[in-house]
Amino acid sequence: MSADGPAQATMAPAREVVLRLDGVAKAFPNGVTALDGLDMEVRAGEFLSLLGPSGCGKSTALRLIAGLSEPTGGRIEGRPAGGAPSIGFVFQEPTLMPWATVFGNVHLPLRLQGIGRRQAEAAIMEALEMVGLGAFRDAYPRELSGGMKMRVSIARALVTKPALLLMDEPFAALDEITRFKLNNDLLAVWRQLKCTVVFVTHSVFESVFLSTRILVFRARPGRVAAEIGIDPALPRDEAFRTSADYAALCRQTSQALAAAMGERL
Ligand SMILES: Nc1ncnc2c1ncn2[C@@H]1O[C@H](COP(=O)(O)OP(=O)(O)OP(=O)(O)O)[C@@H](O)[C@H]1O
Repeated sequence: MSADGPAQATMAPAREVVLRLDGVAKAFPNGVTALDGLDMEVRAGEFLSLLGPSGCGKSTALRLIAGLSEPTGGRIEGRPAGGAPSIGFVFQEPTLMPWATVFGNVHLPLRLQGIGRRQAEAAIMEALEMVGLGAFRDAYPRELSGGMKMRVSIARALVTKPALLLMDEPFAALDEITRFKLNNDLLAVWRQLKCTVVFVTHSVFESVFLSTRILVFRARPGRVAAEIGIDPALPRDEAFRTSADYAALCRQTSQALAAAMGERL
């Protein structure tokens, strides 16, 4: 920590912009304007979190980035053509096929590209090893814990080696211990694959632990209210979770979130 303040001020070095949202709006047919005037960039190799209260449009923004939905205003530049396989998407629920094994579930994105089991095996096993489930290839989802199911869901998103990994509150339903473990393992995967991650969460603590940059959203209409850079050089280990740097960054982020919600802390 520097003498004149916590690690908060350290901004990540400039990285190439891979995706840009410019004045993006999304109004639904029922009259709800989820987003309006959303300006944001995604930079190569960063771990970017979208943080905000429930209903502020984080998931809507992620679906627009994924190409699962189209904006009703503004422009999005840099969306990978054709969506999958260059994008991996992890939803809040693991959404596994109950009738298929772990291997079969992770095979799915490659099967949709016409790649058979034998040809896909090395990639599937590599993805399973990355999330620590190599030994569970023949298990069925009903035999797995909640954390293991989410690991399978992450392996399925990684099996195509996407340049961009989009995650919509993937750990929200898990207990805290499992969540911490998956946070650690996700960072290891991110470092190994050197991919770009956009991660939706409403947890200040999770966003500070994981991210190199946080965009704080405000609601009605959803847009970016604040940006917080986190020094990528900070060690993201258990010691970091209890460090003064982490506490200071969490306080700064909480204050930005409260301000975005029109409250004072
Ligand atoms: N398909 C839809 N049709 C109509 N309204 C929608 C639709 N999807 C989202 N909304 C509305 O848009 C707003 C933003 O929703 P969104 O799910 O993007 O927020 P969020 O920040 O991700 O919230 P949460 O953290 O609760 O998931 C909400 O008011 C929601 O009800």
